Amino acid sequence: MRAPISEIFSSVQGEGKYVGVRQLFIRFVGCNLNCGYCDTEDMLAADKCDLENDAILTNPVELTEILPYINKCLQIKHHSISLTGGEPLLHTDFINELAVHTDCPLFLETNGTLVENLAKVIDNISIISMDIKMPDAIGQELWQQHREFLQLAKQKEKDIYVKIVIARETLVADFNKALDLLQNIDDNILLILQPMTPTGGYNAPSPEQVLLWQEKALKKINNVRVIAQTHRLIGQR
Ligand SMILES: C[S@@+](CC[C@H](N)C(=O)[O-])C[C@H]1O[C@@H](n2cnc3c(N)ncnc32)[C@H](O)[C@@H]1O
Ligand SMILES: Nc1nc2[nH]cc(C(=O)O)c2c(=O)[nH]1
Ligand code: SF4
Ligand SMILES: [Mg+2]
Repeated sequence: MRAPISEIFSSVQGEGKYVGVRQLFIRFVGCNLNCGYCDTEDMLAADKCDLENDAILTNPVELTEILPYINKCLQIKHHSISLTGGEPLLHTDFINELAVHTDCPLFLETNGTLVENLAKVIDNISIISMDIKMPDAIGQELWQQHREFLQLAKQKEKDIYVKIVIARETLVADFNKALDLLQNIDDNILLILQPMTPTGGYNAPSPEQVLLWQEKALKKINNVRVIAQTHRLIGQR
């Protein structure tokens, strides 16, 4: 079973509900979206897989090539394996095969758009971190895909939380649409407001915007936290 992977590394989860836990990150190559602010856009087409100090493999890598490295890393107690990218749900067969070869819980970091692919792997996924994408950052509206994605995760009673990356440029009308979407699904879902790390012409939200938008969100969603990308602050990948 093969898949294109740009890097595998052990680090501290820097975002969202599980910030601070130790995770083994598997970053898949390729994405079905093109977020203007993507901080991994340089790895979306990587032809090599970086196993930190152990090896540089050529993509697509065979699962059996990387299992020894994964198992070596997991000799240190890890909370979970973070499947990220790129968009990990483009590689469902590989994810299901990986699940056969590890007892470590699988954590899905996803753009929340590929609901048919989620259905193929969801029984092997323990935790879902799902982005709701703001249309100005991706040039399209994905509300229906996000709605179906959330509905499937709720139906399967998965541990799921939602992240919205907010920039100075994010439109309040889009933010309100995201809040309405979430409120109609579950007003108790955990919503993370993730301030944009400036890149690609996008700016961090102003301090006032962060507080005002959290207050706005708290009028519709009961659990709203503001958490920046903390791994950058501690020099972690
Ligand atoms: C690189 S993406 C990969 C997983 C999946 N494709 C997604 O977008 O959720 C992982 C997380 O990083 C966030 N992210 C990417 N670039 C960012 C930036 N410049 N500032 C803040 N968060 C960013 C995404 O919004 C997403 O929550
Ligand atoms: N430390 C660390 N935490 C993360 N949380 C989500 C990440 C991602 O790129 O998916 C990420 C990442 O790239 N590094
Ligand atoms: S969906 Fe995720 S990986 Fe794809 S472009 Fe957006 S932030 Fe980057
Ligand atoms: Mg990252």
